[in-house]
Amino acid sequence: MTDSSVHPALWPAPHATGAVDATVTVPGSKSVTNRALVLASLAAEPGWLRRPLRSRDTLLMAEALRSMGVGIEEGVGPDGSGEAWRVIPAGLHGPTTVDVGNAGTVMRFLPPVAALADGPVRFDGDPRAYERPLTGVIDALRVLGARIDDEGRGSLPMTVHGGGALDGGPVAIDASSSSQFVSALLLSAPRFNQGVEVRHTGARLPSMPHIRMTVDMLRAVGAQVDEPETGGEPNVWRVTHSALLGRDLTIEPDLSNAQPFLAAALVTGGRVTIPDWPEHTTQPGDALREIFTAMGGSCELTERGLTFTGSGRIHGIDVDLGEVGELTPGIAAVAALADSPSTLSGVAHLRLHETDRLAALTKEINELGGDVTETADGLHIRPRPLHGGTFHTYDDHRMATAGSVIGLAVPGVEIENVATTAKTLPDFPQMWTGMLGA
Ligand SMILES: O=C(O)C1=C[C@@H](OP(=O)(O)O)[C@@H](O)[C@H](O)C1
Ligand SMILES: C=C(OP(=O)(O)O)C(=O)O
Repeated sequence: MTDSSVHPALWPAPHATGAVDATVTVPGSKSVTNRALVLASLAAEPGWLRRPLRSRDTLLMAEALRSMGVGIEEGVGPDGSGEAWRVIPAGLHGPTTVDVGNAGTVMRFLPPVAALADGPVRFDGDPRAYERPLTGVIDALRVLGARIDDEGRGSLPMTVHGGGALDGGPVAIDASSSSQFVSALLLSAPRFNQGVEVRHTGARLPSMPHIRMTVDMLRAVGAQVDEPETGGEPNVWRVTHSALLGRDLTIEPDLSNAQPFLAAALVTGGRVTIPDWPEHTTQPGDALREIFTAMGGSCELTERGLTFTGSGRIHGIDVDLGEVGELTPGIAAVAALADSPSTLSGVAHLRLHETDRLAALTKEINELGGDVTETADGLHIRPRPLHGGTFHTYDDHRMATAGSVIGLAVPGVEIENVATTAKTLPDFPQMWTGMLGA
């Protein structure tokens, strides 16, 4: 958590005067879009991404790949419908500088790509990006044959001196601070001369659905992957060297960005439908169907999408969020408005996300009159009547949306720097007021 007083802009979070009843179309998934951009850039032929997310994190990814030589063009999909990106792979090269912003996917997924480029690729980003863990990727790439100059920091800024190819092979890493270390190595591995064998050796690995997403998307472009969940050795992933196909992929809506809208149904006792909710998905946001149902709502998945209905009552929950850590801020916001206490666990690694999310949620909810305490690996939340005030966001998109959920139920909440939602959902303020006006 850093001092956020440099962002004076305050957005009065709309207070709901009744039950919401809205259909909200949510833009594409950040995690799917940024994986798809990397895989399409490494493919042996051009491909299409339809309905990609256009937000700070994905535009930074696209710009970085372009600067290494990949063609990413605006266009309509092959069937003439929908907005799309056409990705034309090319020989990757430096010299260039990649701005990672504060995107975990960019700072972790691109160094392995840069190791395959011909020439130096410098990585820089927001001040917070310097504090986020990267050693798992840096140390692993060195073992796999890359030359990286990080001036001994083990973090950004750094330069990957790409040699045009990478040996690859076996490597052991501790990915307990971020699943993105594993995803990063697997995504580029088909292009390593010997593929890769990644062995996770540390404490619990978080965000397993995101690793499943990586494996599924690799397989969908023709890669051969052995992994624990389909009979492989526990904590070991193997990817074989192979060419990748260029595909025509439609990006699913971002289910984690659907969270505040579903929460609005729960908090106001209303109803929200999210069109195009996938029947099967690796996105962690799918867990909201179960979690928010346990907290007092009900949901129905039909051909219209997912309809979530609040009952007018919100219950506390005792839940391990280790698999779905990015849902924590939104769940904490709802829990602060519940009729019983909640314990959220399994998310110690959130201290190294966009901000220290455990400290930030504790401080901001408590400053509105709440009673939240940090535990070793999560939060204990005892609901109390809340009052208005400033909700600081620490350049964290999910803090801004969490504060907005509280604002629905508590008059006078002002969100500092709501524009920080542009990291993954640039239209959030308009979507939010649109939902309430619907
Ligand atoms: O691979 C991904 O797309 C992500 C993995 C998770 O990271 P961590 O495992 O670091 O929590 C998640 O929190 C992040 O929002 C997106
Ligand atoms: C942790 C998150 O992002 P990042 O991809 O930057 O890690 C998030 O979006 O909640």
